[in-house]
Amino acid sequence: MDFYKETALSCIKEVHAVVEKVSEDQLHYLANMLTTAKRIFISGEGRSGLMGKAFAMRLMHAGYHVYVVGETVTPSIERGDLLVLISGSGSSVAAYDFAKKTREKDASIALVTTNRDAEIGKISDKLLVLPAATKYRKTNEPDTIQPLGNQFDQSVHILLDALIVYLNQESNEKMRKRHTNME
Ligand SMILES: O=C([C@H](O)CO)[C@H](O)[C@H](O)COP(=O)(O)O
Repeated sequence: MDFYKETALSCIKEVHAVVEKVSEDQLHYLANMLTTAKRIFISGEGRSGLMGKAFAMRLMHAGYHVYVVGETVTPSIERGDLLVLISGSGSSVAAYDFAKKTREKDASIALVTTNRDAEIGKISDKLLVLPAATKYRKTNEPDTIQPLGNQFDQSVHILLDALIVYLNQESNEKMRKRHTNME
């Protein structure tokens, strides 16, 4: 088989290994938080943020009231809202600050991370823990052929897409109509 295809299939196997180990209870809990939140705020730095934006877009298509933290049109977070923080390491400084602010405002926090001992986790309502490699290559992280946090990013993307399949009640047509008509 070609080298590139072989490599892609190895990446898929790496994601499979992570997804297999994720707690179904944690996924259910996060799904419940998403459906009961007044509004959903999504945040993450770098590639974690890109995975978050992809998730936010599908939530919007599915009819959820969702914002991406840091966008100019994103309002202040309030009681009843949910902040979904995506951080592979669980140690991004901005993520901690956003979590603290969210706590002060009495809104809920769900942290998606590899690090169950993260400081942010201690002030979060719920964690979704993915046993994936991050850019830090900690001793408890799995081996990966990929650079930095790719394995985490890809696993987050697939798991959040799977949540959309579960949470979405809309037809493809209705979702497509919500999709931007300015492209
Ligand atoms: O962009 C990223 C980097 O390329 C590692 O894959 C990370 O997503 C970014 O550095 C944020 O880190 P985490 O908060 O640990 O996800």
